[in-house]
Amino acid sequence: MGIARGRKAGPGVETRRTPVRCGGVRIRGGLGGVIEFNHVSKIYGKAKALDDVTFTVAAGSVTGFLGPNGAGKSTALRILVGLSRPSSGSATVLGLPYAGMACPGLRVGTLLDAGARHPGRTGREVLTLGAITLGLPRTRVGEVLDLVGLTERESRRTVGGYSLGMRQRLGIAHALLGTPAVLILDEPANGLDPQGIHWMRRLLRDLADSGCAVLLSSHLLHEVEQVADHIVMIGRGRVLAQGTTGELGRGRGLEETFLELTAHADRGPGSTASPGSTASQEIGASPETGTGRGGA
Ligand SMILES: Nc1ncnc2c1ncn2[C@@H]1O[C@H](COP(=O)(O)OP(=O)(O)OP(=O)(O)O)[C@@H](O)[C@H]1O
Repeated sequence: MGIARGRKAGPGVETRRTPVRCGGVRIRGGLGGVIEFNHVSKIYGKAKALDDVTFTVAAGSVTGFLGPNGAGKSTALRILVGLSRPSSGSATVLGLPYAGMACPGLRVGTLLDAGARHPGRTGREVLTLGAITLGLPRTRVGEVLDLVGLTERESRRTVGGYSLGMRQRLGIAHALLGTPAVLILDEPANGLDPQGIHWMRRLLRDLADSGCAVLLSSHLLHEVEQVADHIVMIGRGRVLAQGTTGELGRGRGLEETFLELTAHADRGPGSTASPGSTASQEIGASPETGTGRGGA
């Protein structure tokens, strides 16, 4: 398994493939997932951003995390990587709270905000700093640049001049520096052109096939449908449904299910299947280099 190297990959350019490796996964206790949300709630003032969210992500799978604007996806991912504390419940990665891991960036790759890089640094500098922080050899920088298809010339440009798609590739390169066993990505396909989306899909599939657990938050339902094994849909902070992509698509596509469930959620409790249920119960299954310290 592998992906194209050395330049932007797309259908016509995937000639040279290099193995995509995934870090070894060792899970400590828990519910059996590499990522585990266990009854997580988050309250801001009087508003509940997350309400009793429970789901797991298994090794060797891509899980699509879907929900409309304001559903709570970013809040959940921020809690998962220790940037925010849950009001109740717990979220763990590889059996531990992210903030409690010794060097999380080596085992957990994150991309939460591709625009968050210093605009005055070159892409290569960003990655070199990341590699040094993680205690990795500088040769790793060239390897991840190859993996994401950023050219040598592009890597020497300052990030302020990057397109959104290039920033996404840089963010993914950064996430992959430590050969992680877990990838947590918030809208990684934003700004990618069709070739970029195709490349991203292939990369995530290859990583999952090599054992990585991938949690992918996205609005691009069609793209998620093509790459994800499992889906978790949330609305108004609650899990509306979860199951395999086939179960939730029900032969008509994820979009229909998504629109139906989120419309019900908007109408409030009692108008739909009870939140948090599995697909089989509710919809008739046919089916950044982390340093890991918590915030507010
Ligand atoms: N720091 C904060 N203070 C107060 N409310 C917040 C804060 N962060 C998020 N929220 C609220 O929590 C809810 C969930 O927001 P969140 O950003 O997690 O949603 P999202 O699903 O990621 O949305 P989008 O798809 O638009 O990015 C929203 O109502 C939002 O206004």
